[in-house]
Amino acid sequence: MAPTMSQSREYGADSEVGRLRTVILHRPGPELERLTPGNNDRLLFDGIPWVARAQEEHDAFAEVLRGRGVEVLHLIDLLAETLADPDARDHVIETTTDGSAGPALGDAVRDHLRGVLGEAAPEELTRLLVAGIRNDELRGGRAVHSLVTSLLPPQAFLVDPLPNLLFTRDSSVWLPDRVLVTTLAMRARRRESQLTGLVYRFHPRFAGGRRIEGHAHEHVEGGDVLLLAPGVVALGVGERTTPAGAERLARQLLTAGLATTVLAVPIAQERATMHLDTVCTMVDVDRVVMYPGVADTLTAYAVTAREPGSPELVVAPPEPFLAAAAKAMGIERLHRIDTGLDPVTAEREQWDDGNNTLALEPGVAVAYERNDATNARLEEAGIEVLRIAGSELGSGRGGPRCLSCPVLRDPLGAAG
Ligand SMILES: NC(=O)NCCC[C@H](N)C(=O)O
Repeated sequence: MAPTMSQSREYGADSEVGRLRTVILHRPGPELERLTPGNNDRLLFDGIPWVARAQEEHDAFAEVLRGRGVEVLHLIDLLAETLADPDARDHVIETTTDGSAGPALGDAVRDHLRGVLGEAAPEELTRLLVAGIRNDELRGGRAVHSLVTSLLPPQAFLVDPLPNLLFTRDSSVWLPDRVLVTTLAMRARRRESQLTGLVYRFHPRFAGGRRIEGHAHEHVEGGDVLLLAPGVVALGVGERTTPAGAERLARQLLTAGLATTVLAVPIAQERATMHLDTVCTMVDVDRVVMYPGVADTLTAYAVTAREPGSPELVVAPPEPFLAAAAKAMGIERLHRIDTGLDPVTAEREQWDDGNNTLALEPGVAVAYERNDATNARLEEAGIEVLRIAGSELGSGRGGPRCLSCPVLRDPLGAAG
């Protein structure tokens, strides 16, 4: 079968910058062709991407990673392999049609869809789950006579497409020895972690490994989770990750001994700063690239366990983020490299994901080429910048970090 199959083994990451070994990406596909001016806002894209060019940009990104020795797994292959398992199929067909994360279908359409999905081979089932199913597509196949299909417009989705699957960062997060399956805040993205959860539960490569499941109503998104150093995790709290989601995850990390300090970092609830990684990512063990528009105002609440392993949390008063992070990391300073040169350039480059870099090892980061000023600053600071094109990929508002889910990084301090 496809090369992604192998025995279950240990994966994980304890930092943002340990040498990257294995990553999950999603090459954009037919789900992007579903975006129209009428639905792109609801589906969380800021424009209508040119799909073929987005695929070229993505292929080039994957090539840069492979060129640096990173194993690239494609989510679509993992999913198709997972959906060879009858239990995984039953599970996903139920959750896709039960109305919990998609449109309400009514009995007739639900039964019909269950039949259609149930008969699809794994690859076709994967395509249907990712690209979605429109009302007129159902009519075009075996007819279903229902009030719902009669009244809904032909182009209404019965199963929503998942264009944001591209941003594999958000639907799961690898911690030192286990994976967190997140619960996404926006309705347009909720089904994504149903799919990643399925992969981690049923795929032979991951089955039997340890998982933390998020809580349905206490949202956490991977773009808000920064592994600042072994034992120190920052959690953005804003448009996506909620205070309750952050508290739950902090407790899970602290009681499991996966962290000694969790920093809860409030961020503005705005599109431009939807996740912590839109304003700050790590490019070295003690350096971040950061949006100057928030650098001086960002604060952090340090959360620790009352006793090691205790679920009782102690929350310290807020402190400036960089100082709180350095203290928790046990370093003198967490150095900041600013986005852009002046406030206007900084704002433009922050919007275009200049802050959203993916570190491949300490001092080496993938970044969108368009952010000239930020990339020049990174290079002046001695960071090796691997530039990729992202004019189409970025139309969903996400950069190299958002586009990638690190599955295995070398622990910090291990020989590279
Ligand atoms: N970690 C990230 O910042 N991910 C980017 C997510 C973009 C996506 N269009 C969204 O709005 O959720």
